[in-house]
Amino acid sequence: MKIALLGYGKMGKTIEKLAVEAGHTIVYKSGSSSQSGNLKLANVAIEFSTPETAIANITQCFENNIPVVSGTTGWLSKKADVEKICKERNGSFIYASNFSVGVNLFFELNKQLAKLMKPWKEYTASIEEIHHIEKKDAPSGTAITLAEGIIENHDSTNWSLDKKGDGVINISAKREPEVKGTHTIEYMSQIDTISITHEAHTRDGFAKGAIIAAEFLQDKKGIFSMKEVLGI
Ligand SMILES: NC(=O)C1=CN([C@@H]2O[C@H](COP(=O)(O)OP(=O)(O)OC[C@H]3O[C@@H](n4cnc5c(N)ncnc54)[C@H](OP(=O)(O)O)[C@@H]3O)[C@@H](O)[C@H]2O)C=CC1
Ligand SMILES: O=C(O)C1=N[C@H](C(=O)O)C[C@H](O)C1
Repeated sequence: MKIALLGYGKMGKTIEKLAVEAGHTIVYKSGSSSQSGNLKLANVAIEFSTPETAIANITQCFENNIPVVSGTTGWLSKKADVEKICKERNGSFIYASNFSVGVNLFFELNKQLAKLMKPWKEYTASIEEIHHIEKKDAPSGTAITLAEGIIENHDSTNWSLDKKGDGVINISAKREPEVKGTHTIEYMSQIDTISITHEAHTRDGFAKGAIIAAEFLQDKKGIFSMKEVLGI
């Protein structure tokens, strides 16, 4: 594949390394104030930038008829607008709050656990996410997807950042040096606690998943999910 990298920070650089090792070519890279290469040569774009710049980057790909895989978090209140533009332009788009295979399996485990816990009202669900101190958004996109997975399958009706309340899933967001991404779901009663955790050891899982998504998307039209990419 000829890949355009929109956003060339920690994720852009990790994707470049793994994509080149897998035999792909990077034909374009962009950061906040610099670009190199030619976007129009790309047959797929991978976008990991910032909450403020993601929409413009994704739209630029639709305008150039380039399928786009986006992993940027923190802009999701505008996702429906972006999907509308994608449909109007007959474009190709995959967004995932987390591209790693392990987290996508964890998303399914979370939904199963929520179904199992639904009748047991003495347990309160909560989520903790821990990330590196450079992270701009809180809670993480992954924590929001996990909360949505619980809400679909449990009595909880909403989530909230650092606020406890009946039927509300409390998400706590911690920032610590060098942590790549750790997510814990906890069901606590007065008697005991049940918890499941996913801990990313490196960014390679996110990057590999984004490359798999790009391979899937490059010759398709429409809007897809990581669940469809992985067949889970
Ligand atoms: N979905 C997933 O699996 C994952 C998602 N993420 C998300 O991806 C995003 C990026 O993460 P990460 O790489 O760690 O962050 P970094 O801060 O390391 O990188 C962000 C990059 O975006 C660049 N940028 C800023 N403005 C623009 C612009 N207008 N066009 C293109 N690039 C721009 C910055 O450029 P400059 O260096 O010039 O300032 C920077 O290099 C975050 O939202 C994060 O939450 C992260 C990991 C996994
Ligand atoms: O910013 C990060 O680093 C990460 N962001 C994503 C998120 O917000 O969920 C995915 C992963 O946890 C790493």
